[in-house]
Amino acid sequence: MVFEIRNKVALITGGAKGLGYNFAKALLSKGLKGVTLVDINENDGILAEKELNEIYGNDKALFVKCDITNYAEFEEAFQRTIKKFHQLDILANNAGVGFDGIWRKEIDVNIIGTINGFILGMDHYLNKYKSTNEGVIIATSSTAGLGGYAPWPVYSATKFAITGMVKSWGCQFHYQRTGVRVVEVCPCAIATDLLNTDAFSLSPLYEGSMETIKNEVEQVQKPEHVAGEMVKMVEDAPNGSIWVVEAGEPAFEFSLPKREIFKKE
Ligand SMILES: NC(=O)c1ccc[n+]([C@@H]2O[C@H](COP(=O)([O-])OP(=O)(O)OC[C@H]3O[C@@H](n4cnc5c(N)ncnc54)[C@H](O)[C@@H]3O)[C@@H](O)[C@H]2O)c1
Ligand SMILES: CCCCC[C@H](O)/C=C/[C@H]1C=CC(=O)[C@@H]1CCCCCCC(=O)O
Repeated sequence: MVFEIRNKVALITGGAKGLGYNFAKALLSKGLKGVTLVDINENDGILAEKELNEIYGNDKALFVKCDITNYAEFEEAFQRTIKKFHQLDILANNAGVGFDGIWRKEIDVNIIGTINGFILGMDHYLNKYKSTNEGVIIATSSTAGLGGYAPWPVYSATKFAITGMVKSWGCQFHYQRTGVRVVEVCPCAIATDLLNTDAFSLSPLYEGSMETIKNEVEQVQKPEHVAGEMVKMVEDAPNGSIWVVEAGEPAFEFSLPKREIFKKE
């Protein structure tokens, strides 16, 4: 059965701009009741809240300034969501940073921040405050989380970690105890500010590594496109499933093989 977006409430990390902001718009266009934009960037967050309330109607959007690596601060964002909207059905663990010139921060935000979101979402808020029998967590990884990536080994590792979270929290055991479905989106390059960084490489030794990937990342896609595909995943992607979105094309499902198939007879 398709999960109805209408009248649901979402919390989106990294919602002040880029993919998160576009995902908020895509959900609101489908009749979402309300959205909390959680972001460390106050200027863009306030602007985003104002813009969404102007387009979709007052009181649809709430911005909460928060660093997702801080569990207590992140929990406050959930509490403020419940206080304002009285329910929570969709969590997008979307905030992330790149690239490896800031690799310790990548680990903090992309791994610890995402784990905080899963614990708060699965075990404390979506399980209790979903308005129907099912809630959904969508986590933003990357195609760099499905295969090795020479230019940014640490970024890639943090995105592989998200795949581990989705495969684990996306097990039936957790669905049965919480009623929360878990899905992962793995986009290739998207035209957002993430790409405008001067923290590209871990060190000058990595110079030239971009040459190895030119073909794969040539077609930078629009955030609106990826956001639209994410809405479809929220509607009906199976629990624990992983979806690739690249080159502005429709999403396709990616599966990890069972290790038994590699066993020599
Ligand atoms: N842009 C791409 O090419 C691309 C490709 C694949 C995956 N992704 C992933 O998409 C997600 C969204 O990135 P984007 O491209 O929209 O980038 P973006 O920089 O436009 O947006 C990321 C948002 O996350 C917020 N953020 C960063 N650290 C935070 C923290 N500690 N707490 C709260 N918010 C924080 C930022 O302030 C920003 O608003 C990321 O997880 C990124 O890794 C991006
Ligand atoms: C000089 C050109 C620079 C281009 C940079 C490129 O746009 C970056 C894309 C990445 C940005 C964040 C990601 O997750 C994206 C990860 C893409 C991972 C691609 C890995 C290859 C693959 O898809 O298998």
